Amino acid sequence: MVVCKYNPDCHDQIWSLLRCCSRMSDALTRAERNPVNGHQKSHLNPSPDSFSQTPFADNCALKIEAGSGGHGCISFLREKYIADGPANGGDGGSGGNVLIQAVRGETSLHKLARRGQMKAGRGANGQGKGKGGERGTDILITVPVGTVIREIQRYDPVTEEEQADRLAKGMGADARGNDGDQTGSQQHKWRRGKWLLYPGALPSSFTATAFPTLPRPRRSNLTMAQPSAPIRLDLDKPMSSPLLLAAGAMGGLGNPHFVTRDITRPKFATKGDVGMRLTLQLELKILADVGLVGLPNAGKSTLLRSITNSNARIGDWAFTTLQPNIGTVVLDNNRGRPPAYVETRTNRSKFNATSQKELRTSFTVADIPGIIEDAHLDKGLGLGFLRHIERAAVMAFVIDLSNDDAVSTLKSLWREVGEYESMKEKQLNADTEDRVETEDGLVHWSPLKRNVGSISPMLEEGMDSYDDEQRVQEDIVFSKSLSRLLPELTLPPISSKPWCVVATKADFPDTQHKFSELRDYLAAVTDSRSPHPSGRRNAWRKNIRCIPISAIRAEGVERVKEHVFELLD
Ligand SMILES: Nc1nc2c(ncn2[C@@H]2O[C@H](COP(=O)(O)OP(=O)(O)OP(=O)(O)O)[C@@H](O)[C@H]2O)c(=O)[nH]1
Ligand SMILES: [Mg+2]
Repeated sequence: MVVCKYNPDCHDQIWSLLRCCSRMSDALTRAERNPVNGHQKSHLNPSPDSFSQTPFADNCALKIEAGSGGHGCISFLREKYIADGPANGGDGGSGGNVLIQAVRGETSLHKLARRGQMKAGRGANGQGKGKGGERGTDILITVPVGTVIREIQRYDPVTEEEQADRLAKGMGADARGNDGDQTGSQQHKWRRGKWLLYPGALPSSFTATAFPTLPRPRRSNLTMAQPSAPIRLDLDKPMSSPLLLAAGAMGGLGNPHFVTRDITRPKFATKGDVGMRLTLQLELKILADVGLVGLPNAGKSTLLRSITNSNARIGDWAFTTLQPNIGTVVLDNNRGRPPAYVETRTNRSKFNATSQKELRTSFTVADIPGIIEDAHLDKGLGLGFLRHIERAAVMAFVIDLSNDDAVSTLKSLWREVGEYESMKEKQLNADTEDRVETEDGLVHWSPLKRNVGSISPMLEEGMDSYDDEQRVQEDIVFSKSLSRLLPELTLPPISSKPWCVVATKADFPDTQHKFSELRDYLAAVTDSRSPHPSGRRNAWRKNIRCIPISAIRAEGVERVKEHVFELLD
């Protein structure tokens, strides 16, 4: 006999077990049979399976690899009457670059999360008749606006090689074999990853061939346009042009580069360099104008549906929303509206000054999963989703008036927001300490390590790896202002943002006194008679409004729009 775990009276029948054990199926059945609180099915009171949801990911790790360079070519001119012409092998093409751009159309990182890694094209090998190889294809990573990028790991073969060279020099030798004998006549060893021999070469050629000094590691000039290491980008605006993350590696040198008086017909060329590899952490912080914060089941998604065209899922159980939903409130049928305070001013000059501001035609609202008490201790879905409203200009606390104590609900929500803010501050302090350690203005010298924290390492330390001619060219072409170091975004504390309270489910009986309590409490906070619920000193407390609504009947929601519009200005 099957006995139901949740309902001991429920025996025997398997269908009964299913119905009793699944809270969701219960809610589904209830919603299907009885209209909620007597409300008929509508856009604002849909059945729980009537919603649209797109795949979403707000966090992912991504491995990127710049294209490797093509190999140099070993070739000799051969024409009628010229059987053994001079060397004419072309250089290998450089590898493709990896670029990134924040664009408006993207809303999620799920595609990148699924791919996991992206690799730019390899440069083509050089060819005979002095033909250089084709460049590798670039790849462009498009991310949503609001993506924060942090570097986790970096493998830069050129830097590694330079370090190995320095180490060898420090030990009295040169990894390239240049130990003071500048005649070039000394035989150096074959290096598998570096030298390329003529296709028909016999095994003995590998040991018998006299290789010259290996050319110094080269970097593409484009590396000057890369952000400094370690990468930390905050792409909070749509970008008109892509930003270079990793420049493609240089191609190998063709055999004409190795012609000397002694070696007139070099039967070797160099291989292309291996592309740089980066592991990045991408985090999406949705940039909505207004963030809805509330307990599960408070009616946030219903409110979103009532003021926007969103099709967010609504259900009579906690945690219906498991990922953020964004909706756009269109103002005055897209005609646009001047900032609210313009209308209240009579001063003509001020009116003219402000009316030149762009008209606001819409604003966006973010509905996030519900936050329960002690969410900072990872209860419920935790506090992670608060990052999506961290940058919202206005916060709207959604309080369910059918619940017992509206004031204590508001206080507990603020407590969780405060905990999140403290966590952020601690992280910011730790990050700043890390940065200060590497950027204390002192020159950190190490025989094994280059200073990777500087804006353009090649301009400062690694220049010795360039010959004079290259140095002059780079000084002319690139300046430090071109090294795209994006500033850290400094956010105001969440408690200093304008906020309001939206009291939902006001259509329930006996909610009037709860609303009055809430309104009196907010009046006391505004007048500084009560402490701010966040407990912070400089918190925002200007005319904090509480707006009663019935989202399910779309009553009072216009006032929410109007008030938020005023707060946004
Ligand atoms: N009577 C009434 N019911 C409402 C109102 N707003 C929402 N509801 C109901 O409350 C339940 C929860 O609504 P949701 O919008 O899913 O709540 P939520 O805050 O998004 O919940 P989570 O996504 O779980 O955090 C649904 O059954 C709604 O129909 C309202 O103004 N009046
Ligand atoms: Mg919801």
